[in-house]
Amino acid sequence: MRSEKATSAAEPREAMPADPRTGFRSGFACFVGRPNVGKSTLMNALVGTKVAITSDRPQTTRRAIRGIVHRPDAQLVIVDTPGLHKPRTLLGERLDSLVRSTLTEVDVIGFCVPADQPIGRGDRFIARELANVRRTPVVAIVTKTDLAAPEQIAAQLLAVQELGDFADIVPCSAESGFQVDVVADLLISHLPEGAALYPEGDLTDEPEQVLVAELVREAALEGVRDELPHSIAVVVEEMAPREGRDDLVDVYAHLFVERPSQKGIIIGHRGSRLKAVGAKARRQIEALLGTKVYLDLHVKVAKDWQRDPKQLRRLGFYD
Ligand SMILES: Nc1nc2c(ncn2[C@@H]2O[C@H](COP(=O)(O)OP(=O)(O)OP(=O)(O)O)[C@@H](O)[C@H]2O)c(=O)[nH]1
Repeated sequence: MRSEKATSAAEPREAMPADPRTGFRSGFACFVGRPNVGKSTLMNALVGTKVAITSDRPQTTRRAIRGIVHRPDAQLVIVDTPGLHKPRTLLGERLDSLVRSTLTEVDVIGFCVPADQPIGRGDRFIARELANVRRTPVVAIVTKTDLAAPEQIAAQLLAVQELGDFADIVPCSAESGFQVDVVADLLISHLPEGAALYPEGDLTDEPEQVLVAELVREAALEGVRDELPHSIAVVVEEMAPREGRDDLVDVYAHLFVERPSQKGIIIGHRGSRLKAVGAKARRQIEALLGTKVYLDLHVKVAKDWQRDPKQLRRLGFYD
């Protein structure tokens, strides 16, 4: 079975030739925060295109996906991390170690706290973790300001200030676009001077197959019951242009669940749900690839994969 290695953060493919422009900055940033605080949405707003999937369910993000912001004065590579949380399963532990190694490798960390919710234990837990990463500057970002009244935002800024020693604190809304450019400015101000790390125009260096698998998972997550989301994993087995056609790509994907009973939920009555998932995912993949897509989707049971090291490796979650 083919699987993608969960990538660690700061491994640019190769540095581009030195840039003659003086003062050009380049480097890596990552966002941390409780699940569901809007990290992926903010990255997409900064990059200007949809590279990380979002959903209203916690723990949607499982991989360190990079988005690349190109500006005349800088190149900012954003690593999207899974929500930092206390591990409950082996999968959780792997995710947390991925997040921790990311924190020490980047040039700046964006700590996201939503404007519309009181600060809780989860935020404090993360703030304590960040205090241990002394070398990396942290910009605190109060997200989702469109959901909070001005006085609530002001109070949240003060409350966040109490959480730790931050280089900056900035409110923004990825939804309305409020201050997204300020967030970019602040993050960039903490990058070292240096040449661009990626060619102009690249928005992400995630292998296309990983993005495609994430789009299928996003479609499958829609409308499922609460216990199911963490049980779904998607692996793209094969993806290639149809022979003799330059306008059609064949995609073969496996959608894994943990128990036979979940298989029925995903497939639905006479396959109706799976069909809808396939249709939605296909549209998104077509938009991503810019070609027509034939999507072959198979649902398989990988028993208790979140707790089984062998299965985790098979699905692309490495130590
Ligand atoms: N109103 C509003 N909603 C937002 C904003 N940013 C994100 N959301 C919503 O909040 C939910 C979670 O957003 P994500 O970007 O997936 O959150 P995340 O922090 O990446 O979540 P995990 O992947 O679980 O860690 C989604 O339903 C988003 O549409 C915002 O600025 N305003």
